[in-house]
Amino acid sequence: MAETTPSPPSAIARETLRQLAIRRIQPTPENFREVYHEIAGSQPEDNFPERSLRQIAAALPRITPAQLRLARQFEAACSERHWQGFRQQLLSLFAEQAGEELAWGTLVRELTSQLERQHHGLGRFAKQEALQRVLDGSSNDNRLLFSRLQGLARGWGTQPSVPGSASDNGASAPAAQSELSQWRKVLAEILENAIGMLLVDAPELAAEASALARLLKGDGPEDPEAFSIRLRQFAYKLQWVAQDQGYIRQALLNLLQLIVENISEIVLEDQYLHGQMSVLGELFSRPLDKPLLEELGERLRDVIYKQGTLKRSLADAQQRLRDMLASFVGQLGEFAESTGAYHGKVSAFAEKIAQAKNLHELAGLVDDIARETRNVEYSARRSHQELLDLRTAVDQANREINRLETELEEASELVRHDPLTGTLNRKGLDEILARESARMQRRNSRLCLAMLDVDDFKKLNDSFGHTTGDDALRHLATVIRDNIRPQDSAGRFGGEEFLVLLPDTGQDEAAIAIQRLQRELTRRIFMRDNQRLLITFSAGVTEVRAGEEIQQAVIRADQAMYRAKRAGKNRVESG
Ligand SMILES: Nc1nc2c(ncn2[C@@H]2O[C@H](COP(=O)(O)OP(=O)(O)OP(=O)(O)O)[C@@H](O)[C@H]2O)c(=O)[nH]1
Repeated sequence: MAETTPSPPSAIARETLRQLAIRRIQPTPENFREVYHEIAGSQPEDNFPERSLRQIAAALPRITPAQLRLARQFEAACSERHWQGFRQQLLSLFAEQAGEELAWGTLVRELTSQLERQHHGLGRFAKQEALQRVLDGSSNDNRLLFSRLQGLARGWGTQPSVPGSASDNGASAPAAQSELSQWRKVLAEILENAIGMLLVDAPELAAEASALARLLKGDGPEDPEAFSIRLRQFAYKLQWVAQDQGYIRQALLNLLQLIVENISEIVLEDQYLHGQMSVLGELFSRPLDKPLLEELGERLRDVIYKQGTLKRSLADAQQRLRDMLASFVGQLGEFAESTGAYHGKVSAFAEKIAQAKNLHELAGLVDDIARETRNVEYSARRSHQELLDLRTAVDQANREINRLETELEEASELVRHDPLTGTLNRKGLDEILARESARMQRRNSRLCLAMLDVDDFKKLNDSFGHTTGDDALRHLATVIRDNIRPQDSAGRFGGEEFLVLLPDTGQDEAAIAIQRLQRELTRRIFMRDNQRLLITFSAGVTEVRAGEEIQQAVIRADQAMYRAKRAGKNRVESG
């Protein structure tokens, strides 16, 4: 029935229509196609949806080189315009993709393991840099990138490992430059802001945190290996500081608890309370360290105990003295009474003598008078002896009170503060001088001393009285305290002389700081009975030299201060 010679498609189409009519088959496109192929003797083929496929091809992403290549291959497959060609193109594309994916997985695994291995003479950062170079130089061509990375992994694989080495502890290297620089930025911020803020009491470490942060900024450290070692050392030190801070916090809490527990034991007279509170003030005003805290705890414990005991003894001694004086006054009263009665009796006897009529009467009266006189004499002797005893006892009690008061003063002295001005006393100054100079030598840092002496203080005392002089000293101490930094210290060196310690400060800066203090003193006028009194001081500033005894620096500051006096007062001399 079918013709074997090929007929033109239009003839086949006509015959198809005829057959459809004869066989009473509906002329749908599917039926037409089936009968058409039957007549033409060919295989029916699915329609090729070229328009739809081209729409898909147009929507394919073309951002990366790989996406672009895929889109082009898809378009080429569409151009074949029949399923066979399209099928072939797609199959080869998928085969290629699958083949590449498999190899990439293996390659990435190999690269990761080589990166984590510790090689002789080949550091982690050197490997990361080599990887970065390859990534930067071959990102447009996947095949080239693949083969270069393979070469890199192979090359590292031939390098000898460090025997028994574990893989590096650091985080996996970020593959892309942008990621790496992101990490650097975050780390720099942590170092500079978060960690830096926590290190106010460890300025050297804070400076190191800033230095490391600076190295991380921009293109990153020039020598990554050296940077890594430095960062690790910084981390160790940071750990120590954190441990110290924990310890200090605990010790502070214990100290506060101790004060609160014992405050009721302390008699709240100004001087004592002032001393105790000064210790706390000092504690909070300078950088804390373990030895300082331990020492303060010990000292405070001793002072509290000693003051409690002494106060009790003093109160006993005072009570005894009061009792003795009461008894003394009683004796005096008795004596006065007995002598008063005697005088009355003597007047009565005088009257009786005047009225006596005979010697017998008089002899009786003389006997009476002699008896009364003896009584008074006895009473007077007894009172005299009792008074002597009382006096001895009072002297003893006085001596006891003096002794106790001296001891009490010494106990207050232990608190190391001058009761008049509230600044450190000489003992406190000696201790702080020793500590600051040791710290300076240990840390190789700078330390300056300033000796301040009030100008014409004698004239002030003479003109306005000693009390005004005392008030002026208190005023100066307040101005000093309000204007020095928390890490500075000030103490009363002698009568109207004050010593200021300025750690981590050079001589010129110290001189500027003391001049600022002079201006402030002039600004904050000292008032006395609504009268404005100008107080000024002369000062000598010096820097403590490495290796010298701190007392030498104190002498130098003193000499510089005298130069300032000779040069006209109210000025600062350095030396
Ligand atoms: N009110 C009072 N006076 C004191 C105190 N300590 C020392 N002084 C007095 O301070 C005065 C110091 O006198 P000077 O050493 O002559 O010094 P100045 O008068 O300040 O003279 P220049 O230092 O040369 O300016 C003396 O009169 C001391 O008695 C104190 O605690 N209170």
